[in-house]
Amino acid sequence: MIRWQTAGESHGEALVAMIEGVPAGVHITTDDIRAALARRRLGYGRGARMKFEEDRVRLLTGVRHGVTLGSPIAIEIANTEWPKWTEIMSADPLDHELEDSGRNAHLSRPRPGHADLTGMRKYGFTDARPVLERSSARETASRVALGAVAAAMLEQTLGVRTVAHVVALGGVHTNPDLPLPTPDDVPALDASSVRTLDEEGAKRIMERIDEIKKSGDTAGGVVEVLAYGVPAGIGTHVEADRRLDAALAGAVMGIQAIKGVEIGDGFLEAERPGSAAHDEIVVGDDGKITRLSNRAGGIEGGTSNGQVIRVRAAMKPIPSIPRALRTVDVLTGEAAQAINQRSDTTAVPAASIVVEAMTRLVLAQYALDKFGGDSVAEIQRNVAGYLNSWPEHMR
Ligand SMILES: Cc1cc2nc3c(=O)[nH]c(=O)nc-3n(C[C@H](O)[C@H](O)[C@H](O)COP(=O)(O)O)c2cc1C
Ligand SMILES: C=C(O[C@@H]1CC(C(=O)O)=C[C@@H](OP(=O)(O)O)[C@H]1O)C(=O)O
Repeated sequence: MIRWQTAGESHGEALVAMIEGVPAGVHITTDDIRAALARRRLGYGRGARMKFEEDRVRLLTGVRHGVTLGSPIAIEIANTEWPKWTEIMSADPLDHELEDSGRNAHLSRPRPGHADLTGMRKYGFTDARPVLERSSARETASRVALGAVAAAMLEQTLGVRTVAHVVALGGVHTNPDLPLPTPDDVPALDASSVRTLDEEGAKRIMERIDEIKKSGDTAGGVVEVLAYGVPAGIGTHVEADRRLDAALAGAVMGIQAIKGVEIGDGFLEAERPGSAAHDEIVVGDDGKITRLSNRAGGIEGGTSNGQVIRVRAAMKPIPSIPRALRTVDVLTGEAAQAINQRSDTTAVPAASIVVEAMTRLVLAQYALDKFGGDSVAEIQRNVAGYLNSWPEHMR
């Protein structure tokens, strides 16, 4: 059973991530994790913070000479901006008399759409600082670090590889008729791209981001993650909380600002007649079972069916909006404008990397549940034994 947990504040000294249950023998280095983190920081439309802040990674436990030991893995992601934040972060969060000026300003004007007001009410603060420090998507760096470990395990045990891409941003869609991207052909995410195979679509999206930024606004969008090489049989129909689709949806919905998750054609399926909604089972040229389509996104009955797994997620627009929305100052009870500080115009490309990380983690967790094993070699034997147990035409 693989479990994970993260800790840390957005402007704190460091984020900490732990993962337990990863088998022995997985090759993973600090550089692999660093590369995954670098991808998450990028994408057209990200804000100023991404330019000057650095993620300093340390693999603290569970790995020796670049190979996992089977013991818990702890990762530290230190924040290079910490020295600038020590003063603010040392302020007493329950001190309601905090000076409403300078760098210790009381953040009492909650942003609609962020966790500010719900968190202030729930935890008894009149300052949004102690809430936003943890609700901030800075935390997703921890999950991407853990996702890099899961990716290494998936590739080295099962040959599973994933890819994430942007399919819509700010209401502009990429061309749906293009073939699905594979892990080898999607361009790397950099600061001047949105990560899609559709060059024309990417251009239109970037123009849209410029427009939105110029008008002091922010944007959401839709991302998709594809997992290749997942064998049939991961997850199960027998109990709701062991369904692979339910686990993926829960993990992806748990990402900051994600408001919808689809598996395969998702909501589109609801509009189709049954005869055009499912993936017919036929005998292929090689005499083996195959499908004529993949509308189900690789999961039927809560279980992987051997096709490419497709997970889509809708991200709402960033709630820190330069053209600030109306709110109420919780110190005075009077109408006000929401906290308006620097922010991303959009973080949809970055979110695709986070959705990919969560997909990797869930797939690793459920694959281990299916195949068992404490080492890479043992899992490989178990996988081979399972696949070879099927009649030839079902493989
Ligand atoms: C990668 C990423 C970057 C984000 N950047 C910002 C940002 O710069 N400013 C902001 O207000 N929200 C940002 N968000 C969104 C907030 O974290 C999110 O809206 C907030 O946590 C509330 O979302 P919830 O209602 O889903 O909990 C970002 C989200 C992600 C996934
Ligand atoms: C730091 C990251 O994202 C942050 C997520 C975030 C939010 O409210 O979610 C708000 C912004 O931080 P700040 O308010 O300090 O400018 C983003 O930069 C990151 O992704 O590493």
